[in-house]
Amino acid sequence: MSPLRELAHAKINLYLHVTGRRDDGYHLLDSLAVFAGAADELRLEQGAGRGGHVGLRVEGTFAPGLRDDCADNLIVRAGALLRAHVGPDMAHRLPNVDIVLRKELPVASGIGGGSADAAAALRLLLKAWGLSISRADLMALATRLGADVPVCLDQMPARMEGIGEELTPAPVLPPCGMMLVNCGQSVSTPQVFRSRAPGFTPRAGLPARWSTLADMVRDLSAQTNDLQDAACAICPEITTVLDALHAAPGCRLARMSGSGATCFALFDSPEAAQAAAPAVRHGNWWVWAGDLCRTGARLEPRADSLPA
Ligand SMILES: C[C@](O)(CO)[C@H](O)COP(=O)(O)OP(=O)(O)OC[C@H]1O[C@@H](n2ccc(N)nc2=O)[C@H](O)[C@@H]1O
Ligand SMILES: Nc1ncnc2c1ncn2[C@@H]1O[C@H](COP(=O)(O)OP(=O)(O)OP(=O)(O)O)[C@@H](O)[C@H]1O
Repeated sequence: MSPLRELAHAKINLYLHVTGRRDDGYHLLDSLAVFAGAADELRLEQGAGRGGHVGLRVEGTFAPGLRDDCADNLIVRAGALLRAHVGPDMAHRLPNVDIVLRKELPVASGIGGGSADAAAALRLLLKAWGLSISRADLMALATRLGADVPVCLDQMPARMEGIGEELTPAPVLPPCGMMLVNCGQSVSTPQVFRSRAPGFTPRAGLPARWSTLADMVRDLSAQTNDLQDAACAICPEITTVLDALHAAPGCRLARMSGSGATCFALFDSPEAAQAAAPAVRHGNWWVWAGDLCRTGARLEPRADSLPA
């Protein structure tokens, strides 16, 4: 990727156990997050003047779900948080920038598109502004933007615990393919957490590596997405999507990601997933098939300096 572009890959929760609840209402999770090849793209353009302000223009398939220059957009919020972090003296020297978001991931759909965009904006702005901040500060900024943002910084497979911000490496994954299907209905994350059945699921036992997809599917089949039943009750079409994925030729496992409504299925290879996609396409469903994202990398603070 050029320094002025970042891909924001879809985050998929291969399983999601709700293990507890904090006093502030946030839920404690144990989840295995991986990233799919499907992605939004952020492109940075030079704005006019200084002050570290971030403008936003949205284009792409799902642009109609979002507004330009919206203060609530997680990209604009990421810029404001970074500006506040460096303080007013530094901020007034930072060039203003415009970010063009090509929105190709469905909005509010359980694959963390907004979170991935926020993390990509942080990566892009750190580069564009030549800023160096510690890994701990970066993680803290990311967590303030959302529970899913820390894992999206590196876009590497990771086990998420705490409310999502405690990250440890995932088991080594086998080759496989993935299909993603979204029925076109947004599902509210807080509503799904609120309406899930009471009770908690223990932390999963995971190996250090899965050599084959069959091994991974065997273990994942013993795990659950504890938000799936609640999301299906809110949006019954999720059940139809899951039925279609289970019936797809070559599907090894199908499950909902995050708080829904997007569901994923695992296949032997990206080609097998792509070959099965026509059998699943239906009406206005969004269907994506391909490989996992295998280009994520740990984001380390830069040693160099601040802009002149
Ligand atoms: C469901 C997941 O996608 C799994 O990866 C995430 O836990 C959700 O991450 P997110 O969308 O970044 O979540 P946030 O924007 O931080 O929180 C949205 C809302 O979801 C609920 N929430 C979120 C994360 C969490 N661990 N417990 C919660 O109860 C809270 O009601 C919160 O107000
Ligand atoms: N850049 C963005 N892209 C998508 N949604 C955004 C963005 N900025 C703010 N939002 C808002 O964030 C909310 C969640 O969007 P997102 O697409 O991240 O949901 P999600 O896929 O369900 O996330 P998660 O899997 O983390 O629960 C939406 O209500 C949306 O309006």
